[in-house]
Amino acid sequence: MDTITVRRQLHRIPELGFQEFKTQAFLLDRIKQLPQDNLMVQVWKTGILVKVKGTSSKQVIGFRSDIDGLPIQEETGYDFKSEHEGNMHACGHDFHMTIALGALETIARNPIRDDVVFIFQPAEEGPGGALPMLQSDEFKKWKPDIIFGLHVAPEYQTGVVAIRKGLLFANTSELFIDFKGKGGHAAYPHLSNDMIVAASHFVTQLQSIISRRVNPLDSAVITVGKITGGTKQNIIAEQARVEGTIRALSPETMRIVKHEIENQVGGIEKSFDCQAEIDYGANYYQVYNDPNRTESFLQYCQKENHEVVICSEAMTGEDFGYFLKDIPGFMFWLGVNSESGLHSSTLKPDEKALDKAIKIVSGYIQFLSA
Ligand SMILES: CC(=O)N[C@@H](CCC[C@H](N)C(=O)O)C(=O)O
Repeated sequence: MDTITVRRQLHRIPELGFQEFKTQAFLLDRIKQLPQDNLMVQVWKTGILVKVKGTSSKQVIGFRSDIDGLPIQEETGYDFKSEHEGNMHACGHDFHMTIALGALETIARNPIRDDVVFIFQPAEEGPGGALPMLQSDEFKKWKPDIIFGLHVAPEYQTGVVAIRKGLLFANTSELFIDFKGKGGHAAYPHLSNDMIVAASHFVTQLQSIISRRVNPLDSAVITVGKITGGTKQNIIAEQARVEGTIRALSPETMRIVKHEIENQVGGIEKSFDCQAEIDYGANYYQVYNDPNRTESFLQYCQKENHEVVICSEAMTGEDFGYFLKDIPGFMFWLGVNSESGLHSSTLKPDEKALDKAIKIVSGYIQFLSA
């Protein structure tokens, strides 16, 4: 397989969560080109499960790739840039899919003892495909005994594995708050309840939850990424919407932060005489690396001379955490050396990481099955 061509073809067609129709068709077409003797395929929504039957299986090994893109207008200047206006593979899922396809090809062409399931999961960026996929009959039928996955990391050198035992990624929750008040003429503020002012007060006081309600030895993040409201510069806004995300290192801290947000929103309702509705959108469970499985991966990396860095926890989220809650395994960062970070319109991961990662992933599957 020409990995760079595959990655570029996928890069051209980023699709949002549960709309990955072209991506699914592309992946199915590539899977069809592999030797079919030991392959079984199931489609689940816009995702795919591929099983490679082992010669005399003792365990089922799972490798997961996410497949969705982000609503970002690409600015990389690539001649293979996104053909889908306003969407971009800005979180490296084009890399993840290419690596999964490459490892699948290696295992399909070189039979091993154990069964291997390659999981192409939709909607990681939202609303979250991992949990419903995990609960599906299709997944249950081929449930792995061990599962692993990777995520590209712009800040590490190409091909470096960054990993830690235990907590790797945070608990996350989306946050959407709609404020509703009374609009009116800009010249008569005393006759209205201005939701631009209410939302602004809320956004500025929100950070005091992190500085005054979360134990300073613990960590949490609240980011507001979008505010909308009002209709015209000389009309007092009767509505405003605040959109953000919450990150916490434990489910308990997540509960505390949400409780405090609800208190503050209640206060805004009182002081601005308005109504507010909170919606927590998609919630992801923390990514917690099983210490024994991580140790076995570290031993494999050492044996094969793959460069490893033991990293700190990150406040990123991943719905892969739901798989790891149920099945022992791990996730690791794969260095792709890009000046621009994840979720940036100019993310340019180094394609040399692709073949290195295919070797790491297929090699570990072979190591587990030896
Ligand atoms: C690796 C990564 O960047 N993951 C995303 C996950 C999104 C979670 C959810 N949609 C949210 O915004 O809270 C991240 O933003 O960390």
